[in-house]
Amino acid sequence: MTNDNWAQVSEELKQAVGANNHTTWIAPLRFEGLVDGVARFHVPTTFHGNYVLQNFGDQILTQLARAGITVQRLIFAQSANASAAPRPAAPQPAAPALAAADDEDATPSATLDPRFTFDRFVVGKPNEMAHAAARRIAEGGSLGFNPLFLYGGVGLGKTHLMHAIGHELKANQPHLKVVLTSAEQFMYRFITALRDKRMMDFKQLYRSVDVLMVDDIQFLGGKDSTQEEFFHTFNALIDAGKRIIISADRAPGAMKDVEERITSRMGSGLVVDLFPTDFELRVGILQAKADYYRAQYPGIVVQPGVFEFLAQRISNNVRVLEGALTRLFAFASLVGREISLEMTQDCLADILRASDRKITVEEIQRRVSEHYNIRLSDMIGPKRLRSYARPRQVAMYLSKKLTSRSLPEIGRRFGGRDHTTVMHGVRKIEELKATDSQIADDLELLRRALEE
Ligand SMILES: Nc1ncnc2c1ncn2[C@@H]1O[C@H](COP(=O)(O)OP(=O)(O)OP(=O)(O)O)[C@@H](O)[C@H]1O
Repeated sequence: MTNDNWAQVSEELKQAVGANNHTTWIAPLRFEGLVDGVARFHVPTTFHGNYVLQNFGDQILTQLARAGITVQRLIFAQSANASAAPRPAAPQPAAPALAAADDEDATPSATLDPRFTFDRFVVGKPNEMAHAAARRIAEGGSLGFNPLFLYGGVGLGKTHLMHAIGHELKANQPHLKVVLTSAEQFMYRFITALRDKRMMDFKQLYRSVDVLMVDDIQFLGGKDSTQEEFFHTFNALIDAGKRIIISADRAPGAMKDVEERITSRMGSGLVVDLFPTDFELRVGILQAKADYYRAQYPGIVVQPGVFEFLAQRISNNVRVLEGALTRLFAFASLVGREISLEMTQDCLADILRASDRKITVEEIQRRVSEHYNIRLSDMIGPKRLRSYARPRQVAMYLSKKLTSRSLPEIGRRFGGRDHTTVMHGVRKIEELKATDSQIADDLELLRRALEE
């Protein structure tokens, strides 16, 4: 890892830890070196070092792993001369290799994030299907599908589920060679292999795995030769009966600049959508994460109503929710007070302001009518022509998925229609989504535009 790598990782940590925490705790760290999996940082005070290790250690390790930098341990210490060479690290336990031990060196796999296990994944309606499919793969045995394609918006748990599969396989079937990589890392390794004329090694490496997991596959869009190579790897593994799990931020058919033969191959197994979280799931996630924080900050009390308040006000991505909780616990431990609603509002004012934007049924109707080029009055009005009815059903479907309105409430906003009409519309679009790629693309596009 170079200073530049660290600068980039540090920048990415900003989102995870929040701008204030970043300025106070992360920015003063000075990277000194990486030796034998131990990254060493100079810190202004010992307290600073302990605080960072305790509160942000996990996040720093995760972000480093995401950047493809394998670090097993972090040391934060004051050094007499901050630019001195890194000191040799104390002997470490074996690295948590994801693949079988005999090919540790060669395996191009990311380090598993210890936080991303099935135990710590909270299941609710929006993600139950994705969770069940991931569990099936992790259990091993024969599957009725291959590959598994997980997709959904930012921070909904795709990466978490992939790591959880990795943990489970590592524990129960350690002989399997499991590789978890981001599409970006795959491309990087492919280009390096081309440059170093080591393509045979590259091919052999990826084609010898038992389980291949590729995160954020949309990144391959427009990278033609990498796509080609991925396609061959993919086919070779599928033909050999090996398992593949892919994640993306959109459905296979909605992927931009990825060849159709590839997207149709990727969509030929089980395609599962992770829906935006609903209120219950957000409360569940907050409770689960808080249990974890309580172990780190014993004695901190969260007053009733705080989780519900946060789940109501922060409805976009789980990462933001986590960042909010991290900040609250850190603050409460510093000032030695209970986490009250008042403290939550003060301490998270910036996050709450940014999350205030809520998707409304009216906004969905407006966007959908623009998209299909029909008048808003026709979308809401009584006309039954297919050219109005289908966009209306799309808007009903999105209203159900992206807002917390009930079916009768949605019906009222669609010209006083009955809730059974809305239910029928939602079901119809659900069916079409699986069979009609145009509808799937439209939904994806609209969802992204609305969630921006
Ligand atoms: N259901 C859940 N239960 C517990 N934690 C969750 C859940 N969903 C998401 N998270 C947490 O939210 C954070 C973001 O999740 P993750 O990185 O898996 O998102 P993602 O879908 O891969 O998004 P991106 O494509 O932006 O990386 C992680 O810390 C993860 O643990």
